[in-house]
Amino acid sequence: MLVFKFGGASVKDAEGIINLSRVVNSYAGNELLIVVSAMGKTTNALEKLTKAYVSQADDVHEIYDEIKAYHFDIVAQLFEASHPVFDEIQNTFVEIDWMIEDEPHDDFDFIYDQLVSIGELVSTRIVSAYLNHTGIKSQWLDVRGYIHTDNTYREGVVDWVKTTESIQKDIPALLQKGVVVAQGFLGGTSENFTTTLGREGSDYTASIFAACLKAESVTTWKDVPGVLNADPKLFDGTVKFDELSYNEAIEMTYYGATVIHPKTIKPLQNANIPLLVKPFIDPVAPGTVIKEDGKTVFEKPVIIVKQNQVLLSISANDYSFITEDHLSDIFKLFAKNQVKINVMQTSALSFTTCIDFNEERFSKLLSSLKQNFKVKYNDSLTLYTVRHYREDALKEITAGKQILLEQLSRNTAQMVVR
Ligand SMILES: Nc1ncnc2c1ncn2[C@@H]1O[C@H](COP(=O)(O)OP(=O)(O)O)[C@@H](O)[C@H]1O
Ligand SMILES: N[C@@H](CC(=O)OP(=O)(O)O)C(=O)O
Repeated sequence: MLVFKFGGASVKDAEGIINLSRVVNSYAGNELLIVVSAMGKTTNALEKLTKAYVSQADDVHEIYDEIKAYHFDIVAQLFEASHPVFDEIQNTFVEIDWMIEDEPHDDFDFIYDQLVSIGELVSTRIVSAYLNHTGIKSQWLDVRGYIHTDNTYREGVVDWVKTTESIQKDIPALLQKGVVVAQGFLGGTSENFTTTLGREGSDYTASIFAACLKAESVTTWKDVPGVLNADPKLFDGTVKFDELSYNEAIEMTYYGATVIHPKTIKPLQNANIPLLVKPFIDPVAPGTVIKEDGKTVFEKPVIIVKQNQVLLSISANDYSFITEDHLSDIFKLFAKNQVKINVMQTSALSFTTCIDFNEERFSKLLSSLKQNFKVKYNDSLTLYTVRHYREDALKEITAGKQILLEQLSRNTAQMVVR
């Protein structure tokens, strides 16, 4: 069986959904499970809605109406007005109506997951209905009953034993009946609340299904020809890799290459399932194959850019040396506040680290650090990670920029710049 993943960009409009059905149709005869993300930038819009609702801002209904109008406009282009999908979408949105009528709950991350998940619940309803409409038998799956997580909202931790059991129990029979359409990014807790797996987590969903079902391969359909040496939105003259090893792909995603979610590769590597990254506008193009023995000649270095970075410098209140005890306390606070360290460096008197800026987590981290340490920070910075680097490439990337922190190892250079 095959697993396909269609991201937001591939289903951003009616044309995208028509294209998806063409791609799926060209694989007729295969057992197929497709994982679909929220359409276009819907997750960003739902994030905005969540923030507006929690802060009880005036524009809550305005934001919500825009989200609904965007979806209904696409549905109207795909189906005649009497089609039952209109009611299905309306009923899915009703969950938001109920939530935003009430006073916000204290736990932001919990509210976030209950609201933001509607993006995938709606997109999969539309895709599944459209496949059926065009004669491709499909069934809509509520993934929350299959991908079981703990209750770490916004970063659900998958219970692999329970998930494998549920998926293996029901999905093989469903695959016999037609294409299974599942939401990416979502999970469910044992109390039946919705969780999300971390932003851009639909790739990970595809890899969970593939690992549990021992799929032949996973294909993730993108708006790029495959994995390139850098983001083509930021760099000219990028080159595509025909093959990559799992390890190289893990390194790239670990450092922040957004083309694949970082958690995606490991389950596939463990089960030896290849990951194909292919362009949805040209389904027969070879794309990139990520597999154990993927071979690559790095004619150009791999460049990964992370924006919106914060460089924190942490020192002891009494100007004493930064000891292992201090470091242990500092790491515990990072772990507790779910803040990932992108780069770190220690000197006699301070520990310096570069992290992603996430408003809520950063302010919690800062206040907990400040109880025992002195903290200084710079924000709005950019982190460049360059793998298989050459000196000339580093000079070119940092030309005209102020380097605040630099770290070079044999294969990887990292620079935090302003
Ligand atoms: N090394 C890279 N190779 C290809 N695309 C990259 C790379 N790094 C970043 N990207 C970006 O990833 C985007 C595709 O991933 P993403 O937006 O997550 O797709 P989707 O949401 O449709 O699954 C591309 O449009 C490109 O801008
Ligand atoms: N919709 C979610 C999950 C996801 O993976 O989306 P995409 O496949 O469009 O990156 C997000 O935007 O985070």
